[in-house]
Amino acid sequence: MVDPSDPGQAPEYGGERLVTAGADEIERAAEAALRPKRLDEFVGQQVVRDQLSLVLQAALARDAAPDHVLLSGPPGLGKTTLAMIISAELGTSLRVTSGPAIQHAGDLAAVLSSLEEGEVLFIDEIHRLARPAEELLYVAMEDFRVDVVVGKGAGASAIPLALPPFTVVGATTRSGLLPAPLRDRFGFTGHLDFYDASELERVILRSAGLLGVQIEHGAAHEIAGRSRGTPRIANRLLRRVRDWAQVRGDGVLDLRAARAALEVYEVDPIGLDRLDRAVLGALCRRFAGGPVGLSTLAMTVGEEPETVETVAEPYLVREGLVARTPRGRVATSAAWQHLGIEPPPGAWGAPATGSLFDPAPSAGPGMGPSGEPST
Ligand SMILES: Nc1ncnc2c1ncn2[C@@H]1O[C@H](COP(=O)(O)OP(=O)(O)OP(=O)(O)O)[C@@H](O)[C@H]1O
Repeated sequence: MVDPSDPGQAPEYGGERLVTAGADEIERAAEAALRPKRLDEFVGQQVVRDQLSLVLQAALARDAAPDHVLLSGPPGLGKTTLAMIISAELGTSLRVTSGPAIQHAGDLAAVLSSLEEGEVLFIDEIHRLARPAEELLYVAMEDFRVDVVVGKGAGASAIPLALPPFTVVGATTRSGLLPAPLRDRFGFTGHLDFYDASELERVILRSAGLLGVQIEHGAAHEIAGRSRGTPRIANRLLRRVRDWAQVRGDGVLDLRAARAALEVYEVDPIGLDRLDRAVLGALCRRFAGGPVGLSTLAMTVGEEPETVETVAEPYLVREGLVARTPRGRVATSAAWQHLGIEPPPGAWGAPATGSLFDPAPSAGPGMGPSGEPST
């Protein structure tokens, strides 16, 4: 099954997509300059930050490697950044690898056996490790040992190789896919959540400072509102607004520049892009709010069903604009409101009586508390 939150598995949509939470190598290079280097520069995620700070301070006080750390959460929220911060706070170096990069257990054995005392080994997308590598990792994490297999077949034997103490920091967008024995070997698990608008504003103001651009609060607020709760997207939109201000404005990032730039890049006030709006528009205008099947919807917008399902739908559902029902996709009242269209009577998101745009609607927006139609 394709994982919608996993950029490694999501299909490409039209090359670069400004509001995707994933990042390619070029993007990651641009991001490097904006990464917070220490825990106190890391914006938001107060709970994880506090807990992690305790883990690290205690380890430093004991002069020992801290427990292994698992960081979970959607792409672009700061897992890699935190791994780098952990090694910086511990004053050790960081070794980086990822689940997909380790094809064989031997690849992992080579990495593990070259670790120095106290080093941090960051394994991105740890849920994508091959099973034999995973099993090797259990032993290494628990007993600081790798069993190096020598020979083949019946004559093969395992020679245990002791490893110096080290800390694994695993990152995953899908902690549910991690086998329990692996999950249990992490002494600390931190789950990163989407950021609220004020946290994203702080991320944007901080990044603008690092980029050396002048930004007004109104612009930071506007960019934050369109960033889908994700610092990576916030930084990316900031860079596009900076371009606009440089080329078409006076270099200052004000509200006018932010709005004009994001209009050029077709990112609307709640962070929807062209594909999101095409899907929402088709659902409301062509299918009267649904229910409509995924393939029909995808065909209408000229995309593969997989692209609609993995690229557009997760955010539309998260924002409560689209709901998935057993009979197909439906537009909620929030979708009609966002598009500024009055739903036809009887449509899924239509109010039981009156208009969706009444200043003081007599009844609710036509949905019960569970999100089901109230009629
Ligand atoms: N809390 C934060 N404060 C400031 N900037 C942040 C924060 N979290 C993330 N960022 C910025 O967002 C960018 C993306 O973060 P990062 O690469 O750590 O995300 P990730 O969760 O590892 O993503 P992926 O799952 O795709 O690897 C970084 O360049 C960093 O500058």
